[in-house]
Amino acid sequence: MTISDTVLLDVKDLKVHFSIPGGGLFQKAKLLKAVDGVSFQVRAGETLGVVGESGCGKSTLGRAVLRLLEPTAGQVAWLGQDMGGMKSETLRSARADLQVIFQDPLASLDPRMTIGQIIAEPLITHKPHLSKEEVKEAVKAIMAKVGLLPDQLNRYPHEFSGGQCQRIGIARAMILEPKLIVCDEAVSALDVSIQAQIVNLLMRLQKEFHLSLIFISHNLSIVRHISNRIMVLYLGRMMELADRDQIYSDPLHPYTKALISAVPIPDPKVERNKEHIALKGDLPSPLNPPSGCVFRTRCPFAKEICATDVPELKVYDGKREAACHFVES
Ligand SMILES: Nc1ncnc2c1ncn2[C@@H]1O[C@H](COP(=O)(O)OP(=O)(O)OP(=O)(O)O)[C@@H](O)[C@H]1O
Repeated sequence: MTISDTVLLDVKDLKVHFSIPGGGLFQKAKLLKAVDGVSFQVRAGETLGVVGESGCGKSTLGRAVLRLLEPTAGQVAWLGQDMGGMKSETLRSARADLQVIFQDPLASLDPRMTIGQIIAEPLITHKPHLSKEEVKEAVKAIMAKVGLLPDQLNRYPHEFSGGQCQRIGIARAMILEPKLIVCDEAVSALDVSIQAQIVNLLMRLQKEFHLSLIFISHNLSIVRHISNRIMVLYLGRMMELADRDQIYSDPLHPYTKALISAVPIPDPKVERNKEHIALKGDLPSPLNPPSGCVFRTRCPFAKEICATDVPELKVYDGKREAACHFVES
């Protein structure tokens, strides 16, 4: 898959903070920093994997990029234009180019609509001038592309298996021929054998349509298979961002090292000899994150400075980034 130099998405210092009401009558509301100063770019044709434990802000990041959520601060630029300042017509066209696939395929499809209606909906909204016949032809064409039988378009979602429902979700996301799809745990709810089929389908569509993907997942094996670059999040902060192979063979950040060392390697000899880094303790509450480096309470290498100074995100080898006081340059 060729990745072009065109930057589709340029995210700068993105913050999404939620105000959580205090428990008692006199308790002040607390701020939950779900995403706290994250910057990255996505180029045309590339897949950016986003990993991290549950609650680290992966979905919130995806929703803010899609503008399903208003960011608290920072900028999301689409093809060089700040989406926050876009006029409604430009925003509409950017929205058509930016689609999403959710985790639970059946729950994300309206049970009262036929799959033909579900897939056609974005097309009818964005291209109201199309005739009924043109819409039907487009629906049938995309159904065939995602491995569904076009003559099943009058059936309802409950008549399909989980994997097929995810194909319906992909057809709906693809019907406008978008430039970028946010896949939010898109295969996590499926059986392992079906997961591989859906990932292969996404990779095939990516090649054919020169698509970009933001692939959010807690499954590091799948992320490894599909991604070009990988971002590692922890408590709303970016710990590391690097090419896929660097992340897996030579991670810089202790958190990335711990995540990678937890992924089993099929070869027992390699598995026995590899470095295992155990994470200490539990994930801290996002309402009360540790001072300094948010990862320090679980980091086997933490020193005094980690409690007082927030590590800056630094660039290494000209292109990979990590936020740790003790990465050697
Ligand atoms: N609407 C909201 N209001 C308040 N807090 C929220 C809201 N949405 C998310 N959060 C909190 O923000 C943090 C990040 O959540 P998010 O769902 O983005 O994480 P995640 O990495 O996608 O986790 P998971 O894999 O479990 O979905 C969590 O602590 C979550 O409880």
